[in-house]
Amino acid sequence: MTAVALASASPRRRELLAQLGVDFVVVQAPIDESVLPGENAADYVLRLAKAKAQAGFAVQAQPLPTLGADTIVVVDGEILGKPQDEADFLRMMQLLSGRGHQVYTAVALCLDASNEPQAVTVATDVWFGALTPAQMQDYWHSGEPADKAGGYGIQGLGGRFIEKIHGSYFAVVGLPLYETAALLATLPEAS
Ligand SMILES: Cc1cn([C@H]2C[C@H](O)[C@@H](COP(=O)(O)OP(=O)(O)OP(=O)(O)O)O2)c(=O)[nH]c1=O
Repeated sequence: MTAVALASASPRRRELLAQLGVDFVVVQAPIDESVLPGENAADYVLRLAKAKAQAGFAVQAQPLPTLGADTIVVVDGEILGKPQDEADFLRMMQLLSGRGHQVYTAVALCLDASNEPQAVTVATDVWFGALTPAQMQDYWHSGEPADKAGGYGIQGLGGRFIEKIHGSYFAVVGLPLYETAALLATLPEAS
């Protein structure tokens, strides 16, 4: 299979892409992750995945087809990114406790600098059980929530809070495998 680049600092995305058996290199090209005025969650996550793929493509001297992805938690239309501090995390947990929310992950593939990357967004429904204040505090102090959208990791200690999901587990962790494989399947075979 053709080698690709993954524009990501996320160890989870690396592990997930490795699960596809793809030959890849990792490139890093940070982008501005601010939400634009009036931008909704679906537009935001798609724009960021494309921007990451384009930025990662642009930093390579001899660019490979480049993947970028973005994950957000959405509750009542509000976008929850990574918690800024403990207070922000506790606010997120109170919003998520005892109910359902959505996780949106978009993945984009940039093939050249002049065309818009191909991209797809995957929405997954996730239901949390009711959390006690002590559970929230303990979870924050584990260190796990800080670098995760919505302040939790389904694949880690946060898994205990999740009653059920409807959709792609892999998308919640950060890269929808089925959709990513479909994007990569559009690449011509290396000669
Ligand atoms: C909801 C959830 C998110 N996450 C992670 C996936 C993403 O790494 C992170 C959301 O932040 P992102 O901004 O999507 O990604 P990132 O900054 O970690 O990495 P990149 O360099 O690719 O931009 O939250 C989990 O690991 N498990 C979960 O259950």
